[in-house]
Amino acid sequence: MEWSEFHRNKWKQATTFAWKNFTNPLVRRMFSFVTVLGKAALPKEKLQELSELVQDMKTTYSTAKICKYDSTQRRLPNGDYDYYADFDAEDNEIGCVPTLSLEPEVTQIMARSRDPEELRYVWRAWREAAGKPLRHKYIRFVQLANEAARLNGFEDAGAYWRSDYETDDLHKELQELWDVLRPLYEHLHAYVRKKLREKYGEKVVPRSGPIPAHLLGNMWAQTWTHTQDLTIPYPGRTSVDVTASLLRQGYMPLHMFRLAEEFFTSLGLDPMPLGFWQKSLIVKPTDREVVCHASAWDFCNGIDYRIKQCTRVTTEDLITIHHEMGHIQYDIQYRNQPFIFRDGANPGFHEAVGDVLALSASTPHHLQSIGLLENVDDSYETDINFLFTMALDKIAFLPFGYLVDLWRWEVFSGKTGELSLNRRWWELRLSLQGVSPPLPRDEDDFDPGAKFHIPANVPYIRYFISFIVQFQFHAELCKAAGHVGPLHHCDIYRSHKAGTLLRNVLSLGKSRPWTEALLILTSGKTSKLDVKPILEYFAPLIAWLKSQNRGEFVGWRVSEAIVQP
Ligand SMILES: C[C@H](NC(=O)O)C(=O)O
Ligand SMILES: [Zn+2]
Repeated sequence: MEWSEFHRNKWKQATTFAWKNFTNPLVRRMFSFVTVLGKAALPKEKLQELSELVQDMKTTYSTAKICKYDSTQRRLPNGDYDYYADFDAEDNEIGCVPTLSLEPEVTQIMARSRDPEELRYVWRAWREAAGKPLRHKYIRFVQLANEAARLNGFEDAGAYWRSDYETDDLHKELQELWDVLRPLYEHLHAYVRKKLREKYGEKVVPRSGPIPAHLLGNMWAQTWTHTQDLTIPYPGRTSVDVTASLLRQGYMPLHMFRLAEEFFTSLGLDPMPLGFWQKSLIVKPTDREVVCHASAWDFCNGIDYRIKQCTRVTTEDLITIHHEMGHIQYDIQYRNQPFIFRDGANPGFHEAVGDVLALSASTPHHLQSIGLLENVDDSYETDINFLFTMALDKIAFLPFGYLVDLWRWEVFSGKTGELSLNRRWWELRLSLQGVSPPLPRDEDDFDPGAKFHIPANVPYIRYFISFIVQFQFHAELCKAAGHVGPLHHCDIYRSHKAGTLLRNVLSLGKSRPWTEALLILTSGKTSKLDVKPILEYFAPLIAWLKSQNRGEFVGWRVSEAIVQP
């Protein structure tokens, strides 16, 4: 019998019980999950079509390639690069052979190039190859995803996804959190814009307008860590970019994985099982195409867990390894729960675990203690440099982490129709993130499709929630570890007290609402998402940015965008 048939029969049995009147809260909770069938509620041929659509979109995305930038290519009379001349009527690049994949080649160009023309070419070519071809498939996908959601009693796929958070108005709660965090983001944005303007000039980077998205070191402008050579507050002082050290010391991906594992076991948490080391894929294979976006896999038998990552020897990938290993640790901690409860308390918790440990592992003193950083001084400048680097990741990300599913929820609800998919994407990117496209966009484009989670149909609000809740975890684990002093100096390494508290939360899986898990984490203090810990962590940087931004326009005028989308 096919899995969906088996699933459907179990579901039918479960729905025959008046489970909502059950007195046992755990059994009632189990039934509330088992009676949601998900996409298997679709008729067989539609389920088949939906699965094939997602597979096709993932394949297009993960095999997309672009051509090398060639500055001698066609130029307009004014000398500007004529990037329209390079694509034929079907928007395929002409006169070249696409050979560059997103990982590692294109990602590296976006991180390292300081040529706005090359960055603009690569930014566009990636969207021609990976986003645009998905537009019509995505429209059909939305119809089927909504049909499946309605068969499960939800008004649309967005409502189905939000139900994971077991709260009446998730959107409203998140908007309130963003309203408090937005000023911090605007100050970071203003400072980074000033430094980029000093580098590229006012013709390229506007004084009080949005930042052109191709200059921020990342294909989606979602993390700005690769601008730090241009933006670091005190150049020459300690910086936590340890890529050079990793390479100099001969680190290979396996050593980086062992380093991350050792942090988990130092807390008294579990090592990776033997099979993990035998079956994980940690470097990009040369004999076949794989989906290189890093991922963690639980094979639901209590022993088989794997990570798939096209690992490079960089600081960024060392952090990603901690992130992915956090998923595996969570999987291991709840493996004794009934099957239906083997999941994160909410998806944001699952994304937070690894990042919480990375908050300790990234501190200058921790990096020094494992020999990746030398002569760390305790100066104010080093402190600000460290906090700034962390903000380029954690604060820069917030509006992007919020807007991806704001866009998707509106598409699922029909508030954004088929004819305004790209326009609405750029409205959100401009209003929330303060970034603008490096060239005009229209409804032939499908820029959301150029971000993995859209073709792969992976919800994204979980990362916005993770970037808030991980600081709540960090604050409580630091307290358990007996840390005194500023929160951003805390390193829980080797604290079994912190490890035990973390285990107590993770081992619950989804057996209790995440609000109850938060009460356990905070020893009864709060059951809600709380931005106080992230604001406490970055407090010294906030003060510094405000002083640096005196005289600077904080925020952005959309009308001043160099290119109106
Ligand atoms: C933040 C998110 N992380 C992940 O997918 O693991 C991303 O990469 O866009
Ligand atoms: Zn993740």
